[in-house]
Amino acid sequence: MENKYYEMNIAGCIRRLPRIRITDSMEIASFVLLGDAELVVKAAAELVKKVPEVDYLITAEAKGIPLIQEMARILDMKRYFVARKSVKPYMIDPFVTEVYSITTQKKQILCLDREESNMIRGKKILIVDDVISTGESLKAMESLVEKAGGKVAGKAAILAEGDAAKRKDIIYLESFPVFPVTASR
Ligand SMILES: O=P(O)(O)OC[C@H]1O[C@H](OP(=O)(O)OP(=O)(O)O)[C@H](O)[C@@H]1O
Repeated sequence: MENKYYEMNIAGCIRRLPRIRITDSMEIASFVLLGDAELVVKAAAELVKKVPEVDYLITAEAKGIPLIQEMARILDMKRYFVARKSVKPYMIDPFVTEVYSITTQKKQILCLDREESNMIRGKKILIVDDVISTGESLKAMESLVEKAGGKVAGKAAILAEGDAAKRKDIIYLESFPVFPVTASR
């Protein structure tokens, strides 16, 4: 029978990732960190061992949020940053960056409150995410940090998907493949 799951060991947790068709020619294994309290805690504990010393951590909403919270707790950091994907009413004078995504072929924005972007200026920043795949999200976050005047000191994720695993500029715990689908299937 066709294997509909991809099973992997992530930070000592065995997870069966459902395989999902995303295009006519491609399936991916779906990794959803939200709600997985055990994996958040264990992956954060492993990831903090690998990352450089920085002033702040940043992620983009949404799935990186529990991970960055737990990493900040372990590192005894009192503050971290979550870039939002749209401007929110609480943002007074929002700091917005616009990035063109090759994969989705559209513009996406990342926003911080101005006070947050001011805090980043001149600081060493670690970008955190749950997964790095095409790298588009990472690129958007790098752009945000740099435009805010911060220095990207590292880029870390729990998983590197597909070709991302070949990258030398990212820190990750495990890699996992994408699954090309042949026309006959
Ligand atoms: O390297 P990439 O190809 O950019 O893919 C990785 C990104 O995609 C996922 O987020 P998604 O865009 O699904 O947003 P969400 O966390 O808000 O669900 C994931 O959490 C990463 O942020």
